[in-house]
Amino acid sequence: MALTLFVHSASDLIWKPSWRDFGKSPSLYVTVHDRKDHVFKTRVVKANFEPTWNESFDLTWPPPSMLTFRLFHDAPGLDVRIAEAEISVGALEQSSLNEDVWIDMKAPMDEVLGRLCVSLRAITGDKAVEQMSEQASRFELRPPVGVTLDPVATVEGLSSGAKLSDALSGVLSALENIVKVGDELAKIHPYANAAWKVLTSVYKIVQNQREADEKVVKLVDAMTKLYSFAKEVDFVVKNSKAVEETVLRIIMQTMECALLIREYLGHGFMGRIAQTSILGAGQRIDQLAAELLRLKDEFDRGLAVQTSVVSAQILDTVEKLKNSLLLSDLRLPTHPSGLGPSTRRECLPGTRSEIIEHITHLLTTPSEAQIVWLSGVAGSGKTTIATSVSEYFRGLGRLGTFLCFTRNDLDGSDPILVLHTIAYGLAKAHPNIEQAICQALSRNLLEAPLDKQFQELLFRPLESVKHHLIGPFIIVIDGLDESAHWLDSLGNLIANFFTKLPAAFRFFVTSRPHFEVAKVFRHTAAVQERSLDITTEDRNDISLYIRDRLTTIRQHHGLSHTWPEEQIVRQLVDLSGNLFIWAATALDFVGGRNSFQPRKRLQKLLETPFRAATNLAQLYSLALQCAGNWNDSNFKETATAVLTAIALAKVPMTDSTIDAILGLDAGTAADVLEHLGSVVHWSTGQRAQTLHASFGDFLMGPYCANNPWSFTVAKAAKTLALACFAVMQKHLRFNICQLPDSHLLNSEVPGLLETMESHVSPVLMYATRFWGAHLGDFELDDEILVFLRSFLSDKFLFWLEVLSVRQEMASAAGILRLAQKYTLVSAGFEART
Ligand SMILES: Nc1ncnc2c1ncn2[C@@H]1O[C@H](COP(=O)(O)OP(=O)(O)OP(=O)(O)O)[C@@H](O)[C@H]1O
Repeated sequence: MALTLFVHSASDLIWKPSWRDFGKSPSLYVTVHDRKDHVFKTRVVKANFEPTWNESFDLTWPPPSMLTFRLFHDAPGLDVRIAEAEISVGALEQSSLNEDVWIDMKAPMDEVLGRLCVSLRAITGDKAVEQMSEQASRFELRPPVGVTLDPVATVEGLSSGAKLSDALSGVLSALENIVKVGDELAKIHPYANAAWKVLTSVYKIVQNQREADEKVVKLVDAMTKLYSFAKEVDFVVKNSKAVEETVLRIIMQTMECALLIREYLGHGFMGRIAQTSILGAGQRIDQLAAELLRLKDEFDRGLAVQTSVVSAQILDTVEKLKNSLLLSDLRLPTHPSGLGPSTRRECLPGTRSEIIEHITHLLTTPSEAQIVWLSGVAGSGKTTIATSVSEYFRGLGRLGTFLCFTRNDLDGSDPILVLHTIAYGLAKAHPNIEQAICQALSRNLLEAPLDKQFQELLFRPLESVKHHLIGPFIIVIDGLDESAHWLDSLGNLIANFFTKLPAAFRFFVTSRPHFEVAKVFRHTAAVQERSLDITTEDRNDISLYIRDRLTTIRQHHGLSHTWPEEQIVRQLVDLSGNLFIWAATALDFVGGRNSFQPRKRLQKLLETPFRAATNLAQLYSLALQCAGNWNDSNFKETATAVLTAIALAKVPMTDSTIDAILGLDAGTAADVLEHLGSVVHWSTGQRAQTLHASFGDFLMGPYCANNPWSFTVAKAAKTLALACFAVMQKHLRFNICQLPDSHLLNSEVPGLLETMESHVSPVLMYATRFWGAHLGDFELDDEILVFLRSFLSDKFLFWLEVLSVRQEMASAAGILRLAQKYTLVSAGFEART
């Protein structure tokens, strides 16, 4: 915004008799002075006591702080100054922008001799820009702060009172600017305001007192130079705390200077005294001037650093933003709570040192074998080792990504997701990789087939940067066997595609010695296998682990340091047979969250006639038996239902969700879960999940005399399936007969189906599988028949198909097609919607 000043007219003039010597009637004109003494002069209006000029001129930019109006009588051969008025532009701007203002014109003795009508108009848009830049170039203003500094006014060779007052007005104008942005600069504002007031008084004194000491001139000159930052002060200060501090000190110093000048000029607290009598005034002024110049230097340097940091940061931020937008297109796993890598624990310090060292050595040593595969039976400790290996490489900044597969979260092992997660992790691991992958992402590849995506998203980008990287970068994949139906394509992706990547990218894969995995990995030159053989591994690790857990239990329960005896510790080590999950479950049973009597529990454990070491099924049975009174039919029914819900839920559920799904009274599931601490991980209000996958295996394992629980659970699964089906219909408010409600179809159904699928579908699948497989073993009693009939009803088939082909039928049309197929709606239905 630029400003134009209008001088309109004068009135109420007192025409003194002495002036008549210069003419009978006045010939009047007005001069307007800004801080640079750029004078604007109106034309002369003759013989008129109420002259009207209506003339305007553009103020210099940046606008001056004060304007002086002088009324002259144009006498022959002589111009007589009649009266003068002064007003600050800020005051004019605030109180009367675009409005006429009357100001009193006074004689030197403060006598009012008339009134002058002026106004200030704002110019905006192109004209303002033009005017400002024209004036800026006229006064050699540099570009705005943020790039370089912009001096408000550099007054060269200050030598006279007039110029001194100009210089002071420059400082004032700058201070005014700071005062104006006061709200933004809450800390600075009060000081700036005070300094401005003192300086205003100094300015007035200087105006009246024409001659000025050279020292004051020098000081004011230093102040003027210093205030070059003030126009953009809010920008500068808002962007840096350090600069804010400097500005604050500058302002305090200004106050100091203003006070001194005022004193020096004889208008301070000391009253009218000789300048020379101010003790050491000259020296003090020199000091202040030097300090001001130092502050200016500090400010400039601070700003220079700040400016370059800001620009570098802005560039960096823009780049990062761009990249993170591109990377956000990647499909990453949304781990259901409790299933992500962050929930995994590392090995107890001191355990597994040899194997971790061996694996990290293999992964950091260049070799043909790009993949290290660790195989081992369930619960032997693979995930824990994988977590430690990941953390080791994360610490070195060399972890590409850590993928954990679990059978409860099959989506997480979708090969596309795996590919994307690796691309994302590697991009985050190194800026060059990020750049290369983001370039690929800008080519819109994400709908392309898997092999093409591998080629474009990983292979090419990594190839393109391989010479700029010092390897290795490690990708850890835990639980490959848990990827179920993705196993084939994932195995193929890892063994045949990932091995084509540059040698710096190494893979650490763990799995049970699953046949499908072995088929792909064994006999592949790119794979080095290391198996965790619990029968031959040395027992130090498990012994250390058992002792550590026992110490914790002892401390927690305040037991004697002799508990348990060494021989019992050894017995536990033997019983564990090197199987960590056995040791972990046994010690949870003895001293976990729900055990109040570790001594008794330990005794019970040791009394159990384990048929073989590592017999997990027996251990799980023991843990369940001790969880409550199974002879109480109420407890038995609810506990089985709750266990089944936990074992089968795709997404871990809270106790209240379990209550809702099973139609139990609020708090029932929590009561049961309180007793299942050694096999289920749960705390009030949290999601419940089996402590280890092997407990799920146990519950859903083949029915046999050794494991009566699996039959109990299967029976409960059947009930659960029916309960879920009912809940599904009730909660989803989805009555097939109401399909015409297209709003419901379009907006609610896809989301609801998702909820339903995540909680219910595994239950249905399991119940179907189990009862299908055991049909021959059981009499088709009424209950089972009812159950099967419900499974075979059109509605059920519809739901089953809806669940299994959810991807394809995300649209209302898809559901309709299915509904028609099962004759749940008539063929003409589609036309009606
Ligand atoms: N070195 C160790 N230090 C501390 N705890 C361990 C260690 N190894 C295993 N555990 C504990 O033993 C249990 C089983 O370990 P883990 O889950 O790593 O086995 P796994 O071989 O991955 O089993 P699965 O094949 O079923 O996934 C976990 O509770 C884990 O916390």
